[in-house]
Amino acid sequence: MELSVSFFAVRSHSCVPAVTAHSNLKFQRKPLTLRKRRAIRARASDPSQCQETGNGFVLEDVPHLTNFLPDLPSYPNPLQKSQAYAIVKQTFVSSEDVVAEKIVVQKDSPRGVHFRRAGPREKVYFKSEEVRACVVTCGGLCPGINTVIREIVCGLNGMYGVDDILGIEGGYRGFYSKNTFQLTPKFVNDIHKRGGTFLQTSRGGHDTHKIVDNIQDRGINQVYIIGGDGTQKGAALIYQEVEKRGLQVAVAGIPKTIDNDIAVIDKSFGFDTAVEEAQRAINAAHVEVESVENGVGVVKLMGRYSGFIAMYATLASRDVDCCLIPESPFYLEGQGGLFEFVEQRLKENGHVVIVLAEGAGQEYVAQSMYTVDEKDASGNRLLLDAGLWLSQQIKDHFTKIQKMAVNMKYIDPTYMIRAIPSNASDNIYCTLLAHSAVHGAMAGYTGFTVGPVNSRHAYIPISRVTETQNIVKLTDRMWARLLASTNQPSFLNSDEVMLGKVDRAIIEEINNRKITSI
Ligand SMILES: Nc1ncnc2c1ncn2[C@@H]1O[C@H](COP(=O)(O)OP(=O)(O)OP(=O)(O)O)[C@@H](O)[C@H]1O
Ligand SMILES: O=P(O)(O)OC[C@H]1O[C@](O)(CO)[C@@H](O)[C@@H]1O
Ligand SMILES: [Mg+2]
Repeated sequence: MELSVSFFAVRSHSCVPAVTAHSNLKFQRKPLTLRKRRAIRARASDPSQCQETGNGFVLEDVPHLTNFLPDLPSYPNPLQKSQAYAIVKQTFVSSEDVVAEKIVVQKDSPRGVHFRRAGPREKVYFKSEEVRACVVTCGGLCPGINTVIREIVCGLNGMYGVDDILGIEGGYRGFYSKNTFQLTPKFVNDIHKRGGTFLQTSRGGHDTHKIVDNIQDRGINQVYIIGGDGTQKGAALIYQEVEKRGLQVAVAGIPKTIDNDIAVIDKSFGFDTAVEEAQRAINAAHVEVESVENGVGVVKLMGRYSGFIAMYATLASRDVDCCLIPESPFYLEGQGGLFEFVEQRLKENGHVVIVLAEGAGQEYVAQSMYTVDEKDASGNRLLLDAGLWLSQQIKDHFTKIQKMAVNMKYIDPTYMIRAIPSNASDNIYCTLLAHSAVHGAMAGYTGFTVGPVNSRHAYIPISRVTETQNIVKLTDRMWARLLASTNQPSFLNSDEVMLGKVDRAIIEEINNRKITSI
C-alpha cells in the first residue's frame, strides 16, 4: 500500500513513540499525556490503526486491503488519462498528506491527531472492469442522500469507468431480503432534485453474516454505506467480517444524520438545508403570534440527543425568544424558570416564540404521563412529544394559575425539514463526500468513513465516528452566542457551568442511553 517510510517512521498498532524525520522542528513539543496516549491506544485496536511519532504527531490511519491481502496487485489510476484532470496541478493526493484534527494549537503543544487526506491516489487496487459496487442507505432521512447516491454512481462511472453498480433496496436488510437493481448515470441523473432516498431505507435488520454472505455471493467488491451512527457501527462489523473472510471488498461509510451528531466531522450533509427549512416554520410561528394578543408560538424541531438544528435555527432567525435543547436542562416554575420568562416577554412584546428540540425535556414528559419505554427497530428510544406537552403546560399555567388567556400556536415541522431536497451548498458537499468515498475505495482503503475535518476531506477510522456523539457543548461559545442573542435564562447555576459539571453529566446520560443491543 502507499506509505512513505520516511514520513511515517513507525507503522504500528500500538502507537509507540519513535524518532522521526521531524526531529528538526522549530519548537519543543510536549509529549502526549498518559490519558491521551491510552485513548489513542484504545482506538488503535483493529480496525483503525494509529501511528505516533516522537513530536506528538499521531496518524489515526484507516485500514487498507493490503493489510490482509498483501499480494494484491495495483494499477495506474485511470484519472491519469482523464481530460478533466489533465491540467490539474496535483491530480493525486500524496501519501504524506494528512489533515489535522485540531486546527487551533499552541506553539508548544504536541502536533496531535491527524487523518489521511481524502482524494485520488496514483495507484488503484481494482481494475475498473472488475469492480462490482453497491450502494445502500440506512436510518432516518436527510436532505442530500439522493445526491450522494447519484455522485457515487456518476463518480465511479465518470472518473473510473466502472459500470457495474448495484442499488441495495431498503437498508441493511435489503442485502438479504430483496433483489438488487442496476444503477447507471442515466438512471440516477435527476434524483438529486428529490428528497428522501431513491433506494429506500429502514431501521433494524443488520445481520452481519447474512449481509457479508450476500456480498460474497453477488461478487460485490465495493460497498458504499450511507447512514448515521448506527449505520456506521454496522459498516464496521461488515468490514471486520470481510477481513476475517479475506475478501477483496472495500467498505466505505458516508456519514448521514440530520441531527449533526456525528463526531469528528465538521458538519453533516443536509444540516444546512434543514436549518434553512426550519426558518419557514419559525417565521410562520412568529407571524401567527405577532398577529394575536398574548400569542405563544412553540416550534418543535428534530434533535434526539443533540440540539444543533434548534440552536442554529434560533441563531439564524432572531425571532426566537427561547431555545430548549436536550443538552441544557430547564425548568418551568419559579424564579428563573420558563413560565416567568414567557410572562415577561408577553408583557414586553405581546408575543413569544419558543423553539424546542424534540429530545428536550423528555424526563418531564415521561413524568406527566404513563409511558412505556418504546424503541424503534434499531433500538433507538422513541421520543415522547415534548412540543405538545410544553404547549399544554404553558396554556394550563397561564389560563389556570395566571388567569391570563394565551393564544397558543404549536407548529411541528419535524419531518418537513428533512424530507426535502438538499440546497446548493449541501449538494456540493454531498458530491465531495461521494467522490472521496469512491477515490478511497478505488485506492484500496476500507473500513473508513469520509468527511470534512477543518474543511479538508479526510478518511477517518469508523470507530472514531461511532465512539462518541456530537452534542452542543454548553461551555462553548456558540451556546453563549445563542443565550446572548435571545436573552433567555440559562437555567443553570453558573458554578456548575464553570466547573464543566454540566457537560459531563450530559455525556454520562448519553452514554447510558447508548444502544446495547439491536
Ligand atoms: N450497534 C450496531 N451494530 C450494527 N448495526 C447497527 C447498530 N446500530 C444500528 N445498526 C443498524 O444500522 C441501521 C441504521 O441504524 P439507526 O436506525 O440507528 O440509524 P442511524 O444510522 O443511526 O441514522 P439516524 O439515527 O441518523 O437516523 C439499522 O439497520 C440498524 O440495524
Ligand atoms: O421517525 P423516524 O424516521 O424513525 O426518525 C426520527 C428520528 O430520526 C432522526 O432524524 C435522526 O436520528 C431524529 O432526530 C429523529 O428522532
Ligand atoms: Mg442514529
